[in-house]
Amino acid sequence: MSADETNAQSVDDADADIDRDGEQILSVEGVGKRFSGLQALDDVDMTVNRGEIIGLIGPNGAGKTTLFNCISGAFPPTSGTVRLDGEVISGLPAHKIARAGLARTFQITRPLEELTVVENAMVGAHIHTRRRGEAREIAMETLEFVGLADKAEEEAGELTVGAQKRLELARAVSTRPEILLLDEIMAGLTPSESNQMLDLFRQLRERGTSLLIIEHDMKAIMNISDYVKVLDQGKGIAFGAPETVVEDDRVIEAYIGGFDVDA
Ligand SMILES: Nc1ncnc2c1ncn2[C@@H]1O[C@H](COP(=O)(O)OP(=O)(O)OP(=O)(O)O)[C@@H](O)[C@H]1O
Repeated sequence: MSADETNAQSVDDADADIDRDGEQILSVEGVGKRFSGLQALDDVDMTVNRGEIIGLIGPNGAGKTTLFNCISGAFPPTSGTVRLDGEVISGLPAHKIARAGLARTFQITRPLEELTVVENAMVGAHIHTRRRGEAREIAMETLEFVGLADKAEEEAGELTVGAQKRLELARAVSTRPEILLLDEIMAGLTPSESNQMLDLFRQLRERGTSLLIIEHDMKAIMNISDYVKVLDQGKGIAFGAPETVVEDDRVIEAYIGGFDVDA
């Protein structure tokens, strides 16, 4: 067996010698995505178990957001399968995947600026109910949770960056997901806002929600994640506990110079 084959096996989560708790909620099996000439994802495997917080990291252009897009139904993978709670979801439209229990946030927050904060959160809640009163109730609960209840009637476009990020989280949480995919939701936050966000992640996990998090803030991701999956140039190159992954030669090489988790 070549060194490459050995590495490929060691990064497959299913083969990784790790005793993980909980049943599988999300499974990504051999997922590939091709954009005309570019293989953005190549045979990626990964799993998330119920109640886990998994960090998804990798250098710029590694394919992290593309993987989120394939999982959440923004577009279908070119190859491979994604399962949610055992059911195949790859190829389904985004709204069906959301209704099945998977929510995501976007790297660039996009609140409906002309709507109020609570109306934005209601967009998420409407996935389960057509009744305005019920949707409003779910939305208000979520705004309480993220600390935006006092801004419920303000226009979403007037919020600070930190508050917009919390509204983005609230919109996703209002769908009452089993698993939540967070795409750089901490970018642009102050250190104290980041800590508040990490606290919300922990509370979500306590409620039983699983989290898959893309984040460039290494200190935060290493602090919050049970396990970390590393992508580089569209391929999975490592999976393991944060302290193991930061010492993995292939990961250090991908990041050239390694991590600054103390920054
Ligand atoms: N819709 C698209 N059409 C064509 N190419 C795309 C598309 N989306 C992503 N790509 C390309 O796929 C590759 C992976 O991009 P992706 O955004 O998934 O990386 P990333 O790991 O999320 O990067 P970053 O950390 O910079 O956000 C890049 O080369 C990107 O240019």
